[in-house]
Parts: sequence; structure tokens; C-alpha cells
Amino acid sequence: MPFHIPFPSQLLAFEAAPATSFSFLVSYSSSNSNRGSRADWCGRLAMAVVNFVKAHIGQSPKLQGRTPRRGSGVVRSSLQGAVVGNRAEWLTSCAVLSSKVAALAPHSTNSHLALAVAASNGAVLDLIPLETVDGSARHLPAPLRIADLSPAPMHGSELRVAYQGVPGAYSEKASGKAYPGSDAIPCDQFEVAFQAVENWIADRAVLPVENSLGGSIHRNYDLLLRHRLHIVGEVQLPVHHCLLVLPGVRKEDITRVISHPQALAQCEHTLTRMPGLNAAREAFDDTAGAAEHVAANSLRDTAAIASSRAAELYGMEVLADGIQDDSGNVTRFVMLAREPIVPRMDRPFKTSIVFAHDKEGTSVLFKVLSAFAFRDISLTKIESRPHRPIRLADDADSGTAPKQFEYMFYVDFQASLADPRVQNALAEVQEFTSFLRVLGSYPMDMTPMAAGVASLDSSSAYSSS
Ligand SMILES: O=C(O)C(=O)C[C@]1(C(=O)O)C=C[C@@H](O)C=C1
Repeated sequence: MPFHIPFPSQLLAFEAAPATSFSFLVSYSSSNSNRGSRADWCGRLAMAVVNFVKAHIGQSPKLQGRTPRRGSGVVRSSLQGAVVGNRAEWLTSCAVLSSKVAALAPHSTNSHLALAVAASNGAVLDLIPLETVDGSARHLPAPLRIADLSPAPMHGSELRVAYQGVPGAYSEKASGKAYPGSDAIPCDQFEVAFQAVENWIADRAVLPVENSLGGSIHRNYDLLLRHRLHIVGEVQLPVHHCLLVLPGVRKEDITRVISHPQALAQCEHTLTRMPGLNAAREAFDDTAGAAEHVAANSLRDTAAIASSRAAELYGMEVLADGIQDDSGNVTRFVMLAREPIVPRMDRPFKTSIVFAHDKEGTSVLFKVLSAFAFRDISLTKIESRPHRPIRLADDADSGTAPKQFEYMFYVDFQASLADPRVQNALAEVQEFTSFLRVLGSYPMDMTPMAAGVASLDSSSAYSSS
């Protein structure tokens, strides 16, 4: 029976990793996302990728990766030694594959991107358009235009913003607040959102870093260090949680509440005190994904914590509204881009840095904090993370990468990198530390939180990045 790809899989981004493991990103979108079961749909996407690679490289890859969701998004998968024995052979296969697909490629933005990426970073990566949206006409690739070499557009519908989760997630809302009118691209993991920007599948990423009740989202701090992206802005989003169930389900029927771990933490006291509810908690990738899971599998014994928008999108009922433990529940997101923005002095700016030191004791930390205190620079956050022996992206060949340190310290302060006080403070900090990196200097989110969620849709406070 002929195999049909039920949706346009628009790009494949291949990336050679060391040894025999190769990873790639697949972006997909389906207008038929509600047809067939979720398992069906995932299976068809996986088959489409396997068949495609098999047809063009000649061997079957073993797909490893997260289960894609219905609709659209970006997933990361990998081939474990199945295709070729070494990196050079893999790159050759990728080049052959690219040239075959480029010859079939539609005249689309994606083919421009493929060339732009190849031109800009040495062609380790290829973005490969697979099919036109309607699966019909194919054209030769268009020539590279000057616009393809400049940074991605700043505003409007062309800006593609990666977020973690599925439609209805708070991160999707934060992306809309950060970049009104942009195309939000759902990603199944934080790591994928970083890679989507690095690989030019998205122009920006908007990712949560801390919540006023649940604290820091540590994974993103670690990823900020591992990747080369720059913080170009921040958005603070009031988070208003609902307890969602299938229509007709009562509190007494619920044995399980599922959601993102942050959302579970933000509602813990309320859930514990809720009369008639006696349910176990279970972590899920994101809040809206939890709602989708309950709806797609008709789970009448399970409730999800998510937004009221998720309830609308997945046909759920709001059993309880505003279940966060504090009405002022706010999550702070950072906006990430491939290039930093030019720091300015004409509006309130924040700067985020990360540093490490290899001396014993607390004196270095004291000296670093003093460098800011003596110059009247207010710190808004300090976070320490155990240092794992990872290779830091931008220090691969600079010789400044730390070897073994106990902690990385992340500090946010309220001043612009353009401010001479900051430049002097950082020069001083550099003397005490063995590793220092500026993660970004960016406009502060000045939206009054009291304005609440309802006002966010019309927000246009973020115009500089
Ligand atoms: O799951 C979602 O909806 C998300 O956008 C993620 C996330 C988070 O990671 O903190 C974002 C905001 C809320 O704090 C709860 C969850």
C-alpha cells in the first residue's frame, strides 16, 4: 500500500554530533491534526521521517526522540549509529540528501533559510524542505537574497517564536506578549526551543526562568549556559490556573491530577485543602499538554491543571478557577535570540551574567556582590547551580572554559551594559572570577502586574527586540 505523508513535514535540520549519534529536528504541521488517534498520528509522523531518510540515505534510521503532538511543532530525534560510521560520512550523506532534496525543493522561505544557514555557519547544518504545503508543485531552489543574510525580521507575522509546550500553554501566551502578532512554534522540550533558534527554524524563543511561587526553572538556567543564545528581553506573565476535567466529571471521580511540575507546585496548598478532592499528583510536560492528554484519552478519573484557554482548546470543563496558592502568581520568561541587542541607557534595562570561581570559601562571592553594591547597582536575582563538567558553547576555543568548579552563579542586576558603572563592575568581577559570561542586557518588563492577564493581549511593551 502506498505510504502517504498526512501533513507537510516542512524541514529537516541535521546536525552532526560526535561519534555515531546524529540528531535532527523535524518541524511539522498538519491541518488534519484532529483526524485519527494520537498514536496513529505520531506513528505516521515517525514513519514519514523513517521512510524519507531510508529513501535518500539508503538505510533505516532508528528513531529516538519524544513523541510528537498533534497539530504542529518541532521535535528532536536521533539516529544511533544506524546510518554511517563516522562524522565525515554522515556529513557526506547529509550533503547528498540536501542536494537531492534541494533539487525537489519548493520555492519557499525554507529553502532560503537552508542556504543562509549553510552560508553562515559552515554547512554543518542543512534545512531541507520536504514538500510543498499542498504536496503538489516543486520548484528549483531560489537564489540566496541579501535579506536572507541579515537578522530575522523583528516584528509581525513573519517572526517565528519557539516555546515549550502545546497551544494553550502559558509559554504560548508569554510568546504572544513578548512578540505580538508573531507565529508561535510549539516545541516538545526546552532544549528543542533552543535548537530551533540556533538552527534558524525559529527566530526567537520565549522560555520560563522563574515563578514567584515555585522558584527557578533550573533546566533553563543550565541550557542558557550550554547554548549560544542571548537574552534580548523578559516578560512577566500572571499565571491563573484552573482545574480542568471532561464535561460531567465531579471532584469525587478524580483520582489523579496531572500538570507541569511548576503548576502542581503553585497549586499544592489549594489542592490539599480542596473539599472532596483526594487525588495523587503526576508530572506532565506542560499544562496544556496535560489537558490535551486527558481529553484525547477520555480520562474521566483525571484532572489537569491548566489555563482556561486550554479548556476551550481541548473541550474541557473548568471545575475550579484560580487555584494557584497566591493570586499574585507570576512567571518570568526570557526572550532569546541568536544575536544580542544593543544595550541602551534611555529606558530601564536589566543585565544577566553567569560566573564561576575556583577559590575556596565565600570571599569571591562577597567581592563580586560588593562590586555591584559599591556602585549602587541593584541585584534582582542571584541563583547558584552545581557546575557539571560540560563544555561551554562559546568557550570551546577561547581557553577560558572552567575546569572543575563547585557552582555557577547567575546574577541579574538592574542596569544596562551600556552604563559605565556596569562596565567597571564587570571589569572588577572578571579579576576575581575564573569564568564570566554576559547572558544578555535587555529592557525590563515594566508591565504593571496588577493589570492582570486580561490586559496582556493588547500589550505592545516589547518593541526593541
Ligand atoms: O506548562 C506550561 O503551560 C508552561 O508554559 C510552563 C510553565 C513553567 O515552566 O513554569 C510556565 C508557566 C507556569 O509557571 C507553569 C508552567
